[in-house]
Amino acid sequence: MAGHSTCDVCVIGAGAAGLSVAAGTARLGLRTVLIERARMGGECLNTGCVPSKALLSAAKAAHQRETLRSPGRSELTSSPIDFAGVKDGVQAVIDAIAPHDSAERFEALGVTVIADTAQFVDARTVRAGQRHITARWFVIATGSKAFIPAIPGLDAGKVLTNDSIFQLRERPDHLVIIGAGPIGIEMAVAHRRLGCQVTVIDRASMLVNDEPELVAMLRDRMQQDGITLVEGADLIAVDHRKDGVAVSLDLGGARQTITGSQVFVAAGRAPVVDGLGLEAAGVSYDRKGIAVDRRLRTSQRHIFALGDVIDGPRFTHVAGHQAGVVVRNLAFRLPAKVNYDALPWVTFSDPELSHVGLTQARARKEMDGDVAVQFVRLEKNDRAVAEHRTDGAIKVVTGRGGRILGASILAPAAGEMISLWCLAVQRRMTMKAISDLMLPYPTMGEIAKAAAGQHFEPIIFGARVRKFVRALRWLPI
Ligand SMILES: Cc1cc2nc3c(=O)[nH]c(=O)nc-3n(C[C@H](O)[C@H](O)[C@H](O)COP(=O)(O)OP(=O)(O)OC[C@H]3O[C@@H](n4cnc5c(N)ncnc54)[C@H](O)[C@@H]3O)c2cc1C
Ligand SMILES: NC(=O)c1ccc[n+]([C@@H]2O[C@H](COP(=O)([O-])OP(=O)(O)OC[C@H]3O[C@@H](n4cnc5c(N)ncnc54)[C@H](O)[C@@H]3O)[C@@H](O)[C@H]2O)c1
Repeated sequence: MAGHSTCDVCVIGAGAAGLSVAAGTARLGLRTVLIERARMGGECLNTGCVPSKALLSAAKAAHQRETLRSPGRSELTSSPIDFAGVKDGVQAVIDAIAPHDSAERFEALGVTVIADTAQFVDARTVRAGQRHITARWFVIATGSKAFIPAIPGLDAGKVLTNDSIFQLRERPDHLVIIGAGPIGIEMAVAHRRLGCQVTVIDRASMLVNDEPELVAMLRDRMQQDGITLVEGADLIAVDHRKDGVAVSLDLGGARQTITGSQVFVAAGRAPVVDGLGLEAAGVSYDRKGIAVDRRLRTSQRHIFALGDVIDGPRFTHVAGHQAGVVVRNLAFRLPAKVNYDALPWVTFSDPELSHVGLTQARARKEMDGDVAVQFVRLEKNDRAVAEHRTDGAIKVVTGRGGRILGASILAPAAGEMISLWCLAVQRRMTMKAISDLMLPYPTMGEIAKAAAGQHFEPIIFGARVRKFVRALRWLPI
């Protein structure tokens, strides 16, 4: 449709970030235009969180079916798996959630949705197909794409990324994964549990942002499950052959070749900025993303940017937090700012690994060493023992006065268990608040109380308190 339209807010990109902003501004009565060139819902719904979690759910179910026969066993599934059927199930999950992100739903909220590619013509105008849109404010939420390292043979067209892996109908014999970040680890666990051979290669070490002790426990678990992890390896080349791929590595000076059936690249993300006309709009960016301040304003104050297209933590819940900041800034003119102090994340491996707040290493730096740590293994938790799921632990980092600075959990449902600690970190609670809680028995969540108990043990059962209690014996009843 040709023509020119004017609105209050023009949002580019209908992923988690753009949708959240558009829903907020339209419901607040601002005339909102949303431009999306591909699928509504963006990465999270179509090629990210949703398909990956649906695939992991199928993979964990397949594994559980086997272990039910022999509790405590950890071998992988021996029954045949209908891989194409699993993929149909993944698509059914996407289809079930899609209406929530659909153009119809957003039109009903009062948003004008345009299915086209947006490009800035100047700082006040965006072109989408034949249409020109001028707006009071613009919001760039164009997301990210898989970063493909410049390695000979690692060509975007020949390797799998999150855009293509969920489309596979045939089970890969041997999936070679480049990158042991959350994407690589989740896909390694899912594919291994669906019966594939899996090798993960990383130039550094796996899940570098998480607590090393918990990562070490997860690494052991994955290796016991038969996943090969090659860390500290420099990729030299990828050779595509008729019968698969050969990946050459430099491992501490020694050359090694790993052969597999397919390569999946999960080596980080690159912002989607090409063709957006950012130069014409005067919006600054670099290879990490669009530059923004803490109010998410770009170098042009009336143009905001959020989500994966900016540098920073790249999660759907972060996009949601950022959307709230953008809406408060432009609709209410409040100087709201992003705050990542209580940022949580979860890697949905099996067991899951979750985290919020500061790690021990960061807390030591930021708190000048005034830090205590409680580490409790799941072996001490009755529910974990009853379910033969004792692989895991909690690690809580506290500062002065027992203030909770951060927590990490490795457990089957660590993603659910971290919520309590999100509240504790955000509300600046101390270990006393956790110790005062009554938590239901037997749950894995009770490990929180065990950590708090361990924190207070030296004080409560120390010599001074014992002496005091002994003295009290002589008081009349
Ligand atoms: C495999 C995988 C698993 C993940 N799992 C999780 C998870 O479990 N939990 C979690 O919190 N996060 C997860 N993430 C991260 C999460 O998916 C992203 O942080 C989130 O989707 C980013 O949202 P966004 O709106 O910024 O970008 P996107 O969802 O990428 O949306 C951007 C949209 O902009 C559109 N667009 C781009 N350029 C233009 C243009 N010029 N004109 C019009 N439209 C345009 C694109 O088509 C796209 O739809 C995962 C990511 C991957 C890859
Ligand atoms: N459960 C979740 O919340 C979830 C799941 C998946 C993705 N995500 C989001 O997506 C983002 C991207 O995930 P990711 O795993 O692709 O990126 P990442 O940046 O977290 O990890 C990439 C890994 O690839 C390695 N790497 C990079 N270049 C390499 C090379 N040339 N050779 C070998 N290894 C190389 C890095 O050392 C790193 O360990 C995450 O940071 C996260 O924000 C979240």
